[in-house]
Amino acid sequence: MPRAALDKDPRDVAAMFDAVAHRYDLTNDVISLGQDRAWRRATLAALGAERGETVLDLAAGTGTSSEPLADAGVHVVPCDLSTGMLRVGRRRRPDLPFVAGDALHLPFADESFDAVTMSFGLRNVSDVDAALRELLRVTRPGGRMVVCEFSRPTFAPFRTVYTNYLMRALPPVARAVSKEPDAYVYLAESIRSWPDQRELGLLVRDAGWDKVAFRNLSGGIVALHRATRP
Ligand SMILES: C[S@@+](CC[C@H](N)C(=O)[O-])C[C@H]1O[C@@H](n2cnc3c(N)ncnc32)[C@H](O)[C@@H]1O
Repeated sequence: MPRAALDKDPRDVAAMFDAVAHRYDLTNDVISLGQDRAWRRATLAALGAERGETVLDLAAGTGTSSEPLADAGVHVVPCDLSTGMLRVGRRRRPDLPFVAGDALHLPFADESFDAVTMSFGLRNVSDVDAALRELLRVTRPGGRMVVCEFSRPTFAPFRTVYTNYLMRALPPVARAVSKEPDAYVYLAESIRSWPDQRELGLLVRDAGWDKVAFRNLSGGIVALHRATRP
């Protein structure tokens, strides 16, 4: 089974998501214990998108992160690198305009979107700064960005348990519900090597975004970073 390494070569990342696409949503629900739905609601609220606005959902996968926006009357454009994820998405939500594209070279003109968002995608790109700058380029001045990503639990004893949960429980659970358990070993490794809330906030600011702020969800298992294009 293809699995990406921590250099996050886009071909390996795409092949890994192609392989898990058909069971991606089910596995997600199981390993997040259903928390993912609350994270999606919080992302929608943080983005503050209004009916009729145009929003890019980058690394949209099967479109699960795009659905709350579409259902709120927002014109959402789901974009992803993996043809397998896009195929499942188009079948699930034929009403959504799925676009194939790489976060590092977005197939959109400058200032095309009122807001941009990325859920559980930024951690998978090989050049985080370049992706944040591409997101900035396609956002109109004054437009917003929300990044939803795994982060660092704030309560130290819980952080220890969580790290052990990730290291020990995730691969066996994934083996039970997924035919592609190596993808979930990558998930655990990529979360452990990801910057914490403050560090990611600095990366967002250094890429040119303004008014950068973050908020923790589920005690910091996930964080939402919000920013505005100057
Ligand atoms: C964990 S899934 C998240 C999917 C969806 N946003 C969600 O919340 O369920 C990560 C997605 O990032 C996509 N991805 C990884 N690297 C990418 C890149 N360079 N450009 C665009 N999409 C990418 C993968 O193909 C995959 O569909």
